[in-house]
Amino acid sequence: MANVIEVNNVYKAFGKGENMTKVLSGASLTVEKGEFVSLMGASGSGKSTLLYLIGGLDRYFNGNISVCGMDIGKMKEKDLSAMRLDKIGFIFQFYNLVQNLNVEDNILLPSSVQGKSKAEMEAKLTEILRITGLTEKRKAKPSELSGGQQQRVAIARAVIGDPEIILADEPTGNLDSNAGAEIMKLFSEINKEKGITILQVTHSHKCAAYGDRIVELVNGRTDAGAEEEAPAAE
Ligand SMILES: Nc1ncnc2c1ncn2[C@@H]1O[C@H](COP(=O)(O)OP(=O)(O)OP(=O)(O)O)[C@@H](O)[C@H]1O
Repeated sequence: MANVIEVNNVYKAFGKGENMTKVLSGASLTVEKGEFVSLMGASGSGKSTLLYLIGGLDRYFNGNISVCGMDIGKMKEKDLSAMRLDKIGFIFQFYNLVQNLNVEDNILLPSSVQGKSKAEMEAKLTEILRITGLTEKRKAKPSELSGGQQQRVAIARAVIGDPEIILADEPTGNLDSNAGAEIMKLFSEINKEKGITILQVTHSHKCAAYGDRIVELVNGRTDAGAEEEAPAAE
C-alpha cells in the first residue's frame, strides 16, 4: 500500500548555542494510506514537534518529510498552505473553535476559505453532522456544548474537506475518559468508513490502543528509526 507519510532521518532543534534544545535526532516514520497510528512518548519528547513538521506548520528541519508524495521541505509556502488545506485535517487538544460562530458555520469554515458556498456544501454538512452526532446541535454556539461535543465539531471541520490525513495532537487530552472513548470511536469510524489516514499524539494507552499500531518517540527518535540503526545481531 502507498505511504502517505514518510519521515526520514529528521533532525530538529530549537534555539542556538548554549540555549539549543535538540528535539528530534534522526526520527523516521512511515504511515501507509488508511492506517491509524498513535504516537506516544514522554512529555517533551518531541511528539507535537514531529506532528507539526509533518503538517507543514514548521518548515525548519533537517532530513526528509514527504506527505502524499510531496517533499514538503522543498515546497514553497504558498504550495504548502494549499497542500495543508487540501490534504490535511488538524485536530488540537483545545478544539480551536470560533466562539461567535455556530456549529455548522465552524464546520464550514475551511470550505468557505476554499470559496465553496453553504448551498454547495449542504449535502456534505448533513452527512458529517450525522456521523459526528451533531445534527440537533447545528445552530448551537461552542459555549453551549460539552467538551466532547466541541471536539466533535473540530473533527467534523477537519473531515468535511475530505482530507487524506488527520493529524491530531492530544485530541482527548481535555476530556474525561467517557468523552475520550467517544472521540476514539469516532476516529475509528472515520478511519474505517472514509479511509482517512490518522496520526494521533496521545499520552493515554487506552486511546493509543484504538489505533492499528503505536510508535514511540524516545531520545528524539522513533522506535522504528531506532530499529533501522540497530547493529546486526551476531
Ligand atoms: N517553539 C519552541 N521554542 C523552543 N522550544 C520548543 C518550542 N516548541 C517546543 N519546544 C521544546 O521542544 C521539546 C519538545 O516539545 P514538544 O511539544 O514537541 O513535546 P511533546 O512530546 O509533544 O510534549 P508534551 O507531551 O508535553 O505535549 C520540549 O523540550 C519543548 O520545550
